[in-house]
Amino acid sequence: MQRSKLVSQILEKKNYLCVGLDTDTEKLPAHLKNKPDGIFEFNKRIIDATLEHCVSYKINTAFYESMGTKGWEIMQETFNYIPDSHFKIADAKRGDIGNTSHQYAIAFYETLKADAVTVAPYMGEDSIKPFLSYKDKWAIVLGLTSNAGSKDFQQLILSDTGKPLYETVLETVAKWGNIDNTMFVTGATKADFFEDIRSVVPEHFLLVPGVGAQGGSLSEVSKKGANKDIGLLINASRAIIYASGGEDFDLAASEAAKEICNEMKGYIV
Ligand SMILES: O=C(O)c1cc(=O)[nH]c(=O)n1[C@@H]1O[C@H](COP(=O)(O)O)[C@@H](O)[C@H]1O
Repeated sequence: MQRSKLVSQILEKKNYLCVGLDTDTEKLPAHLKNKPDGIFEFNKRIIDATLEHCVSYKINTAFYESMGTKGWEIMQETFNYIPDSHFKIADAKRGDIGNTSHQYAIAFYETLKADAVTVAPYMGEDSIKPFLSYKDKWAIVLGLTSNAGSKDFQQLILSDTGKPLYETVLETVAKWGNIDNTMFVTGATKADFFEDIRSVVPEHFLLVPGVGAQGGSLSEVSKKGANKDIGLLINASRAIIYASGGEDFDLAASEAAKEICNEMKGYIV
């Protein structure tokens, strides 16, 4: 998807919510648990129920890869089911030597037809470049993640610059790509760092997971992270898709997404 299309969807809908389809077989409502197509049925009903309250979906591939070939089929069916009006993210956190990354790019952009894939930057330029060579496809590179372990490497201060490693990642990766094909993951639990992040990458889109189940504040990250195009995709997974564990799960998901979406309207002037 082109950046201009994503920005206009966000501004028209006054909404920058990305619904995370982290569909866990253990957490399916009882009536879908042992159905052969229970997971796809769950995803389908979540998508139908939340479509008007979000602009994007993120499929965390781990929840599908864990099922083997069946999981890949469900992932493909789910990507096919999401309408092209919505920005489709494969959250796979890939990155390898160039020719291998190229195969990952084919898998996620061409085969699954995702608009974007999450990428780990640890292996450097040649591992990221293959994800940047497709028109209107996006690499979403891990910057400062939402988990406690982000302090182990990402927040280490580099002795030659006096800056944290994650800042160097943002600065350097921003030069390999551009604002039309590169986004950065910045966790909602790290709101205190958002002003610093915006000083390094003022124009890029940020994918912000960690509101809801991980306790990040939608208000804080919206106020500190939004730029002139909004430039944010805020992800919530468990807080939406498991808002109810019963047969009314889709209704509850719709309500949960609507609540976030209504709050977002207040941050878009
Ligand atoms: O890349 C991600 O999406 C991601 C990065 C990060 O720093 N933290 C993080 O939670 N995520 C993903 O975002 C989703 C968060 O899910 P909930 O905590 O259930 O909303 C999961 O799919 C995580 O794998």
